[in-house]
Amino acid sequence: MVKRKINKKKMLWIVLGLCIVTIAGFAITIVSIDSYQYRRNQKVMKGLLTDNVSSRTLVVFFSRSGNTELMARKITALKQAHLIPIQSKRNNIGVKGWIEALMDARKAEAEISPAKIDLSEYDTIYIGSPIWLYSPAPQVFEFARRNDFMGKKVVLFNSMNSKFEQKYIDDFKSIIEQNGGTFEKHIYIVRGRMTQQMDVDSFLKETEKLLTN
Ligand SMILES: Cc1cc2nc3c(=O)[nH]c(=O)nc-3n(C[C@H](O)[C@H](O)[C@H](O)COP(=O)(O)O)c2cc1C
Repeated sequence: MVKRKINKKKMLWIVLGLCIVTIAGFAITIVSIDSYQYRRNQKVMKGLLTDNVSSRTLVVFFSRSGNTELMARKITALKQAHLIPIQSKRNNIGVKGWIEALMDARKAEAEISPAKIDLSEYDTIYIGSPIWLYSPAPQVFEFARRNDFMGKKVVLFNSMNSKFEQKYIDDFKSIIEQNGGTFEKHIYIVRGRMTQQMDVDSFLKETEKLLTN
C-alpha cells in the first residue's frame, strides 16, 4: 500500500516534469524562430528601401517580427507609395514581447503612434498587420477607429502562419465603412506553420502576385 502511494507520487512528479520541459521547449522554439526572423527581415528590408514616391497611395502597417513590414515595403515599392509604420509600446521581440502580443491579441484598444494621420493626400490606403489569435492585431483596429476614411479606398493586408476568422475581417470592414471609407479587399499571405515556413523570396513574390491579381 505504502509502496503504491510512493509510486503514484513519483509518477505525478515525472508527469509534471515532462509538462514543464515540453512547455519550456515549445516557448524556446517559438521565441528563437521569432527572433531569427526579425533579424533576417531587418537585413532583407535594407534592399527594399525606395524613395520613388509618386502615387496617391499610402501604406500603413504594424509589425512585430518584421514579416508584415516586408509585405508593406514590397507593396510600397510596387505602388510607389508613401509608407508609415504604426509604432506601439507593445511590439517587442523575445519572450516578453510574445507574451504581451498573446495578451493583447483580442483587445479592443491599443496605444499607437501615430494614432491619427492626415489622409487628404491619398486615394487608397493599405493597412497591414499580423494575425493574432485569428484576428488582425489590435493596433490596426485602433488606427481604423481613429481615422477619417471619407472617400478613400482601403485594402487590409495580413501576414500569418495558418489562419484567421472572417468575423474579425468583417468587424474591420465595418469600422472603415463607419468612418466613411470603402473597404476594397482583404489580401493575405499564409506563411505556414513555424517549423516549415515560406522563405523570404517566395513571400515577396506572393506579395507581388496579390497586387497584380
Ligand atoms: C501572439 C501571437 C498570436 C498569433 N496567432 C496567430 C493566428 O491566430 N493565426 C495565424 O495564422 N498566425 C498567428 N500568429 C503568427 C503571426 O500572424 C505571423 O507570424 C505573422 O507573419 C507575424 O507578423 P510580423 O512578423 O509582422 O509580426 C500569431 C503570432 C503571435 C505572436
